[in-house]
Amino acid sequence: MKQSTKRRSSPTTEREFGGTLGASCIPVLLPLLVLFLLSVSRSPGASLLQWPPQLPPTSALWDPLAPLLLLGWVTLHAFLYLLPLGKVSEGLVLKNGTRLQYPVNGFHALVISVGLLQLLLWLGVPLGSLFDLLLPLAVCATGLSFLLSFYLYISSFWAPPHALAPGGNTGNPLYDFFIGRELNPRIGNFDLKYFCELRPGLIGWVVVNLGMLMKEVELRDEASLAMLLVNGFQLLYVADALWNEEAVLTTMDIVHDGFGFMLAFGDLAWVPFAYSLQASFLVVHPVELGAAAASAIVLLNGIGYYIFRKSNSQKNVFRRDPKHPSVSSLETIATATGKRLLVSGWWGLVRHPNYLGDLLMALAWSLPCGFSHLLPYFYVGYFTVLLVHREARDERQCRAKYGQAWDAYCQRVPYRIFPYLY
Ligand SMILES: NC(=O)C1=CN([C@@H]2O[C@H](COP(=O)(O)OP(=O)(O)OC[C@H]3O[C@@H](n4cnc5c(N)ncnc54)[C@H](OP(=O)(O)O)[C@@H]3O)[C@@H](O)[C@H]2O)C=CC1
Ligand SMILES: CC(C)=CCC[C@@H](C)[C@H]1CC=C2C3=C(CC[C@@]21C)[C@@]1(C)CC[C@H](O)C(C)(C)[C@@H]1CC3
Repeated sequence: MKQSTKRRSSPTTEREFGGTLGASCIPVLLPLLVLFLLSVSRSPGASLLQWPPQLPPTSALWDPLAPLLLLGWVTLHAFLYLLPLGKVSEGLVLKNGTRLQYPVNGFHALVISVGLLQLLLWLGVPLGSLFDLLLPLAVCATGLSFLLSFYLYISSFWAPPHALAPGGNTGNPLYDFFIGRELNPRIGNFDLKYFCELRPGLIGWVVVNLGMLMKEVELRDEASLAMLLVNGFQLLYVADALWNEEAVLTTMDIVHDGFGFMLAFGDLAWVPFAYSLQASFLVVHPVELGAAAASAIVLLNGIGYYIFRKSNSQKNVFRRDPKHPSVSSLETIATATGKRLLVSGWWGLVRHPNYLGDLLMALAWSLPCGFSHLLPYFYVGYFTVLLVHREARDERQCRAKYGQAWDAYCQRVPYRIFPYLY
């Protein structure tokens, strides 16, 4: 935040994600990792540790149907985004004192998408074929992320200085391309970052999962309990995100981060194809789940979801209206900015109770796949690294914003994510 007034005249020097080296390697390595994980998930051994690694033949990477499906899907969601459904909400105040407006109709888009999928199933469209198209679709989604990121990088040079992101303007083209120069790039009123964060990729993840479930039905005549649990848990997570769509307007990604390759690839390729690994694993590696194990997993997901939702909602309500009856009795500490920090309730348990809930859910999504392979636990490992890193970034930003008040909060609530552990 400190650098925000110096944007173009004096480039920032603070670099994240391994600086220029990270920004040069990650755009090559992450797409390869997605292809690697997808092909391991469908190989009989499903071994992450096999050497040499399991790589897909190039013929498996392309299908002319894939770009058509992908473009059709993104166009459908752009159309749904523009429909005058739901309310319009304002984002936080920008550097120039204005607020942007955002359509809050993501849940409508999910419901319409689910309706369309039901129609396709009723028409006899073999949704299970998505299993065979996963690699070509992931390749096309990666291509689309690169195209979008080039557009974002070039168009950002026409953006006014106040529209640039704090961290993505170092003057180093590789790094800025990766992190993203512009904060809220738009074409007219169409907000590209907000659209990509919640629509084609997130809802696409649900569609990929459903495709895996249908493939399982094709192969074994019925969906397994493990597959139903993975589909149900992840559908709940996506539906929750879209039901609470407005809350995304106050997240780090929308408020602080630029829109560059990292988020574009994360939203369009990483989420739908890496987050659906458990479902694609189960197609080839069926797991028999007993009622007791299934109940314990449902309970774990329920506890994780409860902590995730309650803590996120508590903070959102508090930030929007500190006098709201559900939060007005909570203990807080004042900061020099005029904003207060919660020190009781969920935010008095650990400094990121919402991450704790999210991680418990992540574990519940992997457990239905059993303990025979590491691959279904990839998401838990990746997500722990992502959230620990995110927590550290947020901590830096909060310390810069709130100074001593933040230190007092840290003394009062010493654990970051896991009570008594971390
Ligand atoms: N599935 C996925 O891949 C991912 C999921 N997520 C999830 O997204 C959700 C949002 O996470 P994220 O955007 O990282 O950050 P948070 O929702 O945790 O927001 C952090 C901000 O909350 C405010 N805050 C921190 N402590 C307090 C307090 N004690 N009292 C009041 N306000 C406080 C600060 O902002 P300020 O004071 O300025 O309001 C801080 O910058 C989480 O549930 C996370 O798990 C995140 C990343 C990836
Ligand atoms: C490895 C790589 C390319 C990382 C990029 C990170 C992105 C995948 C994530 C950054 C923040 C995200 C959020 C969600 C999805 C993953 C990304 C884009 C989110 C939309 C998931 C649903 C949640 O309820 C959420 C809305 C809080 C969340 C917001 C952040």
